[in-house]
Amino acid sequence: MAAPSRTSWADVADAEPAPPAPPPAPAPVPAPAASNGPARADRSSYVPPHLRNRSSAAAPPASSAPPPRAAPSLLGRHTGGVGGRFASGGAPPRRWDREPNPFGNEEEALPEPVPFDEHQNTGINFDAYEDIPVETSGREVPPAVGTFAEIDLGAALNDNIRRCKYVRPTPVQRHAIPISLAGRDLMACAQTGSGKTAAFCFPIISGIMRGPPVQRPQRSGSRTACPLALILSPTRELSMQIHEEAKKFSYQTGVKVVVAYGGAPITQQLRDLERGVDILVATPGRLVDLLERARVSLQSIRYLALDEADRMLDMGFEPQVRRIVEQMDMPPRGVRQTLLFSATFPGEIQRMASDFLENYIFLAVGRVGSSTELIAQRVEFVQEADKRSHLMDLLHAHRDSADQAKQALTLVFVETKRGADSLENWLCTNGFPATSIHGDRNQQEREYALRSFKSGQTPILVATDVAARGLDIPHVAHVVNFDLPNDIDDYVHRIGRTGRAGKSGLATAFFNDNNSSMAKSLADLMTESNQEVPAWLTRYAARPSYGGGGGGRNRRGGGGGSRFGGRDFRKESSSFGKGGGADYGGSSGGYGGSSTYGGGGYGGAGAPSAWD
Ligand SMILES: Nc1ncnc2c1ncn2[C@@H]1O[C@H](COP(=O)(O)OP(=O)(O)OP(=O)(O)O)[C@@H](O)[C@H]1O
Repeated sequence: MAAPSRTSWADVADAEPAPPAPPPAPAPVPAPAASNGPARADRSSYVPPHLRNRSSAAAPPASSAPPPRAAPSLLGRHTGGVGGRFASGGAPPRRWDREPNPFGNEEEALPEPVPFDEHQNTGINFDAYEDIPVETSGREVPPAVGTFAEIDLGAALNDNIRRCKYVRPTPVQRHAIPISLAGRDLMACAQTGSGKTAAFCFPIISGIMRGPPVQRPQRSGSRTACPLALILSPTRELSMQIHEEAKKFSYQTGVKVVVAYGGAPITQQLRDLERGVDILVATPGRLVDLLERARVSLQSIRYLALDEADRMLDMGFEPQVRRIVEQMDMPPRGVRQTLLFSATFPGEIQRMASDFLENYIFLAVGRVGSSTELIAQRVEFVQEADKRSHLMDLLHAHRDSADQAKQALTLVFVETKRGADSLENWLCTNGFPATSIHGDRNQQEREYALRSFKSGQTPILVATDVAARGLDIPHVAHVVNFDLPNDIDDYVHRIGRTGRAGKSGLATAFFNDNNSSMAKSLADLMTESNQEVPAWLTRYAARPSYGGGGGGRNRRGGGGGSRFGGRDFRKESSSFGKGGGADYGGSSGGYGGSSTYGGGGYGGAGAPSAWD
């Protein structure tokens, strides 16, 4: 069956199929100015993006060997064309197929690139990031950039960055993009809402557009898809979101992005894979299924990105992720490029993650595991029995500031799925428009709930931790930790659903004796983030038995005096420095060195049921 396929270069103005027309004359495309690395396509093999995939006869010879890693020195002035050559696999596209425009109705002229203006509406408050401490460690760290123009990402990707109205890279992007473009493995830690998705997507898309010719295995009659990049994330909704973002960034670049996650019919995902895939965004469970059915092979993988990497290597996911990365056909570390991103990176998990990395750079933007100061954090002592009435008071108090009749978007975290259903019911019964998202709801219900919340139709969303990480929902005014989590890192991710992209937000936590093991880590985190710590919480935190050393799943562990300094675990371990430790530790900004991060305390988490 000839699956309909899409050209990725085609104009999008007209969705109606048009009769086939002769292809446009190839425009002369200058070779990239700084593309002199050995991994680049040579000129004789160069195919302009608009001619890619036209003929399978032009495909490079089959080979199962992964291509060499991207070469360093990809920085330079943008020259207006994209180099390299790739084939997405699947059926060759037909000219009249249209690539849907992920930017909605946009067909107006692209905004001209303009010098950054502090007063411009960039969607992100860069002042908020002015003094952010940055630490990099590892050998020969490529220098950071100040603007997108300093990075040679390619014309099509630059156009999409402008369409996204990203005027200036965020701090994590300024550092991570040049590191990734230089072909280096990366473990990056940056605060919630600080633009990590683009930080790993841009170099991957650019690398695929401009990398060496693709050598995908060609088994006759095979329906096995061989993506070049794999982005793993822990939840279905986050995978969908990354897919949406990556599609925007790769619009008209020729790079094809496909998503695969559980809970949705696999048939559509199989069809999408058959049409060709360069970047596969997936949750681990569904990917294992696809690998077992031999519908996906990882042998062509050049880029592996783990979003929420600490979660992906946590106990619930680690076996699956190890299976995918180490026991299937993925090229080994050192051959593929591996990028790990999260807002939190406990020392134990860093140590485990280093199995996947080769000669990597550690990047910390802001303090590792800390929350942004843009989020005002409040902790209130509320007994279990009083939580509902207290929540009601909060909801009354936080009506939409512009329109008092409207409820501001409020995300309420609870511990259990049953608790979520029950609170949702109670809120609705009491006249508050609420919905819920958790692991016992089917995928349709989950997606509907999220859409309804995002649109403001149901401005209160009751959620388990399934919504704690990564979700980028604009205008969440308030996060309420109705039940505090047992792990401070989970708290950091939960409150990070507000106060994103330079905007301010509010987070309120209900605390009582059941949360005493969190007292110290919570008080420390609030101090780190310049928040006022209530005296009663300080007293709780000072009690030796509540000092975080033995409490629950507090991975920061480390007992008394531990600070949340963002540290490369290699600096703490004795093996660090072997073969040239002096190269490590290129730190910029006022990053504290007094951390005792990492170490004990982590254990016994089990697989949380709310996750996919
Ligand atoms: N350079 C930029 N300029 C303006 N806005 C940006 C820029 N980069 C990213 N953003 C926006 O910032 C928001 C947050 O980005 P993103 O979701 O990637 O954050 P994150 O760091 O991955 O957060 P989390 O840790 O919660 O997953 C998004 O709405 C994104 O579109």
